[in-house]
Amino acid sequence: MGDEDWEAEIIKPHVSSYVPVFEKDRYFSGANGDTFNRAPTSSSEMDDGPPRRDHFMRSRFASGRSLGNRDAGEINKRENTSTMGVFGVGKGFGNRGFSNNEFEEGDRPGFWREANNDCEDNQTRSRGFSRRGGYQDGNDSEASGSSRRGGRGSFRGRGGFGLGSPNSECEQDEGTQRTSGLFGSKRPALSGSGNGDVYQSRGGSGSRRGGYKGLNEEVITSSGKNSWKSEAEGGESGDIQGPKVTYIPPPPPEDEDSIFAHYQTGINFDKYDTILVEVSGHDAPPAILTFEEANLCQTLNKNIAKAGYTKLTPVQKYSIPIILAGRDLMACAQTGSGKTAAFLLPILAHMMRDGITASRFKELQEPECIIVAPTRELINQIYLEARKFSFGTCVRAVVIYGGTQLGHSIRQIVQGCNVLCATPGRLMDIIGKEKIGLRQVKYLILDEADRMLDMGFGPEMKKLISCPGMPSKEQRQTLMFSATFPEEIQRMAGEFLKSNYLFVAVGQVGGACRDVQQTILQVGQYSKREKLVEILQNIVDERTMVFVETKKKADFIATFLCQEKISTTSIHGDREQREREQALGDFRCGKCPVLVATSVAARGLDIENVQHVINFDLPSTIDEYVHRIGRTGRCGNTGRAISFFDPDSNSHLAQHLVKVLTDAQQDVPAWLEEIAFSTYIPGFSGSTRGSVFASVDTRKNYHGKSTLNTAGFSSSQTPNPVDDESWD
Ligand SMILES: Nc1ncnc2c1ncn2[C@@H]1O[C@H](COP(=O)(O)OP(=O)(O)OP(=O)(O)O)[C@@H](O)[C@H]1O
Repeated sequence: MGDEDWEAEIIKPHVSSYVPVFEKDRYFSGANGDTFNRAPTSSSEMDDGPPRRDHFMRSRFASGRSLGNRDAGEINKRENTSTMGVFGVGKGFGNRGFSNNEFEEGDRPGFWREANNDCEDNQTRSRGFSRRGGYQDGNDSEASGSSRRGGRGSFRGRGGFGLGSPNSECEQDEGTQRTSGLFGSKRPALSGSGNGDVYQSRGGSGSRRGGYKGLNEEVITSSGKNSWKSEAEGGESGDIQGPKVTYIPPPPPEDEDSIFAHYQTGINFDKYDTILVEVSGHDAPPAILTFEEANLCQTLNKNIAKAGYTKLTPVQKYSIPIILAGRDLMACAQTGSGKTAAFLLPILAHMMRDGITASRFKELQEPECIIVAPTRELINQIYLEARKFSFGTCVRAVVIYGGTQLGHSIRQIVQGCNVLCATPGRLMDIIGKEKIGLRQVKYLILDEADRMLDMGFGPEMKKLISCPGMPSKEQRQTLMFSATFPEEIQRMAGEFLKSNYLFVAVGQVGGACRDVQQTILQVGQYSKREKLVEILQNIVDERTMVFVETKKKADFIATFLCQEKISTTSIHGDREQREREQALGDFRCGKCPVLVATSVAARGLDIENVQHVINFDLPSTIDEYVHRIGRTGRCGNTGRAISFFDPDSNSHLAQHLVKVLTDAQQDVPAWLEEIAFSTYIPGFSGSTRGSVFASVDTRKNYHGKSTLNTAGFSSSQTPNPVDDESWD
């Protein structure tokens, strides 16, 4: 297939693909290169037919020759009448694996020029027809308990779903279509697919999906354009068009052991003390050295101890007293260094001290705290942390995010809501439905704040702060956290923060975590897969995240690795929420030690024991690189990141990489330096988007003193008052 074909492919109705859990011994035991082919369904099938059951059905796994495009299409037609998905199994695709021309590897170079416009932030599909109906085992969480491993990684996402019980997500009371859950698990069905199967993933062009907005949470309109429509404006809520999303995420485990499960800090945890910290702004309160100094209430202290925290990380030492003092804060600290607790603990302390108002079953809930984050999995993780630290208190945390049934979100909220953790789209929907009032909001937290304020989510955030009832910035406390803070984003943040906000920089702003050993390999486009397999075969079962640039490629590479007998799953924005959570669960519990991901998984996810990150494709910005490699080497543990650098497409990153590597005291390959030199841009400051590596607060006059955070004394107090006028 040539380039033109790829273009055509991109604007075709979306054909989603699904990468299941592949367990090598179960699915690859045979010879002959048999394939498992899930045939596509046409968009008309979706539009015209009754709700589609997009299940893997054991009974459909006819053994035999695999389906070519034509065969698949024919079966599809037949299936249209019965509204079932089709799964042919048999020989035929061998290593080529993908039919329907979409993933056809071919010998032609065209393949690897997969258009970037299928990446997370460039949606072209109609949300209406792209939403995959049915196919939900939804509330199978109870079954999941047994499949979860002990320890933190096992439950911090919603891992280990049970398979296939019909579930309540199809509740009729919400007026939702009953679209799924009737045919049991799709996954076990795979084991019946015969030997040596290669799974071919086709979601069908009519696949319906949950709303998804912005870079990682995009909403797709029927006009095929990106849209910032809220879900209420025709999205998931189904007010205007499209079927409703019916997925109800399983509740997280309630037992104390699960709530407080955690992984161990690593050998480099104490080295955090040697990182330079800079605080800028006026009258910063002194840092604290111990949890005791924070003077938190007894229950919080108990929860901190149960969570296994004995020592503060630098960002916590500085941020906690600042937040306790009621100051606005922008904090930048390396990935995996405890930013979540840095904001949760003092806010919960405030709420405990001041008392809370939410009462159960009030129609309109008025949370005191709103936390927003860019991805569903991340906000869920933050929620679990909030639930952990507020355990045994009267503070109730609630999480709501896209891709799940709106009615479910509302039900969670009306039961009482003090801390609302939300993705922006769902938050705006719920506000639009008047289930959430903003009058009581005292704390607004933007995690991954640079992402929340960039072109993707920025408009939504602006809408949020100008919503009726939302206290002005003078009346609320606003906190922003991230590992990266480009200068232009810092400037924009001024709109959200009081002018006297404090800025905490732990280490180099935008710098990579030093506990991650970074290796950059020069690998051409066409050698990447071979190299990937070589690496993965060497590291055997160590948990590895493989980042690729597009959703299609995520499925392609995941399927390819499965063919190579490497148990792999995938996460990206074209997968249904249930699939995403299952993928994450399978990865967390080690069932699938390899997770192929787009940038949807680049930020914030805290997964135990991720030893490797492989950038199969480098991201387009250095910030994204820093976040991606930060999925390993967390909390003092060490990790490795290997990145494939293709000089043909990545040269623009060479300078940035040299800087990141140097700052993190990593070896810089000579060839990379040469490329960086040959592409040298005068005035380079480290960013594709302007100057990323703001070593200080961008407010020019707020240069602070750097301090080693071990001393625990307050760092820079700006000696001279400055004019803040540019911030008002
Ligand atoms: N003081 C502490 N002692 C022990 N463990 C901690 C401490 N603070 C945080 N952790 C743990 O460290 C891990 C990383 O924390 P967290 O996810 O908050 O990092 P982060 O800085 O937000 O990372 P990212 O930039 O990737 O979002 C978590 O498992 C968390 O529970």
